[in-house]
Amino acid sequence: MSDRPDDRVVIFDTTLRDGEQSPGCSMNTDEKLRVAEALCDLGVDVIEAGFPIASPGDFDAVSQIAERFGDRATICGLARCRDGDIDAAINAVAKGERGRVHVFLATSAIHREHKLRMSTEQIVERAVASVQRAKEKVDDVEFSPEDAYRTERDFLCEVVEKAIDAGATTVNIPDTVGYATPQQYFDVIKMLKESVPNIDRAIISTHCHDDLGLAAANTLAGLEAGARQVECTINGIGERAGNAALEEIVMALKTRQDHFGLTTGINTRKLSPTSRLVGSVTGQGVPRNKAVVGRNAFAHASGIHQDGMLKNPATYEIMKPEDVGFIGTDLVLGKHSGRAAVKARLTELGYTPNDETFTEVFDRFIDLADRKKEVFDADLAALMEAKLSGAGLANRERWSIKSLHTSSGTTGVPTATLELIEAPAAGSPDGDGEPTIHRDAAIGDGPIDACFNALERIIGIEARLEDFVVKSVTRGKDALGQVDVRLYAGGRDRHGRGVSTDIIEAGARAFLQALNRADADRQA
Ligand SMILES: CC(=O)SCCNC(=O)CCNC(=O)[C@H](O)C(C)(C)COP(=O)(O)OP(=O)(O)OC[C@H]1O[C@@H](n2cnc3c(N)ncnc32)[C@H](O)[C@@H]1OP(=O)(O)O
Ligand SMILES: CC(C)C(=O)C(=O)O
Ligand SMILES: [Mg+2]
Repeated sequence: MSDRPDDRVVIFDTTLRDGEQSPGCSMNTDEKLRVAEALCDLGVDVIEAGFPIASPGDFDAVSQIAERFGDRATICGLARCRDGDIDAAINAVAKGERGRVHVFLATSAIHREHKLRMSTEQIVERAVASVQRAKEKVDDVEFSPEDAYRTERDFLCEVVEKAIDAGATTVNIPDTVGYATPQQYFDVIKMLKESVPNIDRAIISTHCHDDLGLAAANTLAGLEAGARQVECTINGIGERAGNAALEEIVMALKTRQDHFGLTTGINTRKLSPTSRLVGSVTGQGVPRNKAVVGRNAFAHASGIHQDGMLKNPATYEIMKPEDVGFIGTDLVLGKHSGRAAVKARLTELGYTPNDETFTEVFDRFIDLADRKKEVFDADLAALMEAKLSGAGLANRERWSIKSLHTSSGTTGVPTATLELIEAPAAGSPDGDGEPTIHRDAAIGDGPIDACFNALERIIGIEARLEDFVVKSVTRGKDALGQVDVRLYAGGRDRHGRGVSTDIIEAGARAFLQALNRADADRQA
């Protein structure tokens, strides 16, 4: 037994073995070496680096990892209860300072009868002989009764006891098919602790699969029952639905220290970088909603949550993003955002809009958010800039768009139909009166030209277009387009800017802003 304090949990990472068994996740030696280095930096205690008998490549990977990182973590190789497997695992981990051989043999009735075709006596005999064979060359031997959870309790106790007698210093209790519930997994670990006479000579380990989404919960229940090693993988990758996710277990123990009273040697700030590395090496990425390390784990999109977060992050976050390696909280702007978040982001971007400007920009933001999945900083800045570029106007812009409809195509004449709102002119007798709605339609060389013609006709100002520049503010199909126009109207050059996900609308807004300028001069 080790002299590890009783509250210290051994983190056994099997990303490179069980994780690699996940369809589409196999890794070559270079990739395994990169992940192994990251796991060492993360502070895991044991790295199960592969299954050396499976292929010369896997043998080589385990061997190189043992050689390079065997002084920073225990390097483990998996073996069936076959001499060839055990010898390959012994040889693969031999170059490391701390090597472990992990021997497994299924014990449940269904595996015994249908897969192995062995009796209980044969299973015990083979398990004992295999542990002994590994123990002759390696001090650190782990034994797993595969499908332990579905094994008859008496038989499980017998196998565990005999494996410990044969020299196993860690006994792993896999819920190979993710069948247990947390209470049931707790009970089986507790039962082993209470019933196996020599159990104090070994560390009990958990190995939970996620078929019912219970892997993390079962692992934590196992720890509460007295297990002190957890087998887990980065991002929870592994056979079928995967294994217990390392980041979830570690952060549950850290965040709920008050409840578990257990510690690990993990540098939690490395969790997110390690997760991204594994996501990239396996080509699986990191699911956006993945607990602890997904992009959404510290992102808030709804107005009420964003408002709460701005007032006190503890309202909606139980962990600090920095503690798992994120830069900070992300208040995602979109159609569920409220004024508090939009105003805070504008302030961060360096804008201090007055109430009237903010109200107009917020209305445009909501309109944009309805058309676009996410409103980025550049989008918001463009809305603000478009508003500010009209700031030279004496008052609120007199003319604004109520509705715009265009039709164009390879046949027919491009047409624009517009409804404009005319605000009562400032200082006029009916300055506080009702706005007037004007409607008109025009044709043109294209839909934008048709819009310009309709605008000129409604406002009653002739303009000559000198320059028209369109650019994308952000990337993606739903990116905001920004149009800048320069036109000659009312005896001088006027500039206008418009932004929208629709460049025809952006063009009309830009043209209208320039015409508003000419109109303001005309009014003056
Ligand atoms: C629950 C787990 O995660 S177990 C680990 C799963 N991981 C892997 O399988 C790693 C990749 N596997 C491989 O590369 C190959 O399957 C190998 C090299 C291990 C074996 O390949 P093969 O010799 O062609 O055997 P195959 O895979 O077809 O069948 C497995 C054999 O191992 C036997 N076996 C399964 N588990 C064990 C065990 N723990 N101890 C001894 N024998 C076992 C099976 O009964 C079967 O034997 P049989 O051929 O006599 O019927
Ligand atoms: C090899 C064993 C430990 C395993 O992966 C399982 O039973 O799930
Ligand atoms: Mg497994």
